[in-house]
Amino acid sequence: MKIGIIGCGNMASSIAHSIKQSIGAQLFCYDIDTDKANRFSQVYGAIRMNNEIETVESSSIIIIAVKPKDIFDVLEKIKDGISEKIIVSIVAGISISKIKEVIGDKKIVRVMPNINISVQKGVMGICFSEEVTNDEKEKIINLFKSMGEVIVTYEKYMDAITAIFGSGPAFVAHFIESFVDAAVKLGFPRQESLNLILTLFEGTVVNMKNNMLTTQQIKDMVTSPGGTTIEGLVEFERRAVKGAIIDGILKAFERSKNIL
Ligand SMILES: NC(=O)C1=CN([C@@H]2O[C@H](COP(=O)(O)OP(=O)(O)OC[C@H]3O[C@@H](n4cnc5c(N)ncnc54)[C@H](O)[C@@H]3O)[C@@H](O)[C@H]2O)C=CC1
Ligand SMILES: O=C(O)[C@@H]1CCC=N1
Repeated sequence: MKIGIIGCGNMASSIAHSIKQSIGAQLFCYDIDTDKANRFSQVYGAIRMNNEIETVESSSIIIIAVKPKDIFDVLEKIKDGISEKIIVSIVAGISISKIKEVIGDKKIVRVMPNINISVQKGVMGICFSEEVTNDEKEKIINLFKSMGEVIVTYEKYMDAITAIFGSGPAFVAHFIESFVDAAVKLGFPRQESLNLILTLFEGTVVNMKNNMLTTQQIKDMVTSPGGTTIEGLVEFERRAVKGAIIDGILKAFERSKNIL
């Protein structure tokens, strides 16, 4: 499989790392920033191309991994070389119909991954334009399945997937950070606390998954009547922590709907 990547930033690196670990496809890459392209090429064994159109010509699947403000420049440059090739956009908030306005009725796939694909633990939404055949859909789904869990969905759900799963790792990191700050406030060193708190999060997740526990069951098992945990939970409720988290995710959702 020949995969071209346009834009060699954070997400492209996560994708390339995962592809290298799992399926070992031949990679071609281009970035407007030559230093970034060179580094990417060295780290992931990708062949560096001189421009966007060369990248398209060398590949059968082309992943566009630039920021939303840059995608239309890229599409303008590649539109005449696409033909029957598959364009995969991971760009947040840019719909298939917006992409078609520039390149026409081509085979287009929208994927909303998250950075956890670099450790094969991504959760990603995928939707297709009607030009993509069933065989091609299967090929793309299998490619991304090697990076984590795939939700094949309708495009109308992509903004929600962006807010929950695309942005999710940053939100989770923010919660982890609040635990670490609390540990530091209580006199523990930051690095050691971070490692232990990562085990706390991981342990809770593995416990819930292995024993099929709900969040309520975990809370019931931990919260002794008149004990310490209920003091913390009551304070979280008083400060509407859950409401603030939901509102934060809804803000990300609104932004995904109106990114440009
Ligand atoms: N970072 C994340 O966690 C996620 C990001 N996304 C989406 O992925 C896309 C990329 O995000 P990041 O990797 O975080 O951004 P980034 O800023 O790390 O990478 C973007 C790269 O595109 C390059 N670039 C800009 N214009 C270009 C052009 N005309 N031709 C070639 N390269 C060009 C930049 O030099 C840069 O290296 C964004 O559209 C974002 O919405 C989607 C899911 C998660
Ligand atoms: O913050 C962003 O816009 C991108 C999309 C999802 C994660 N990062």
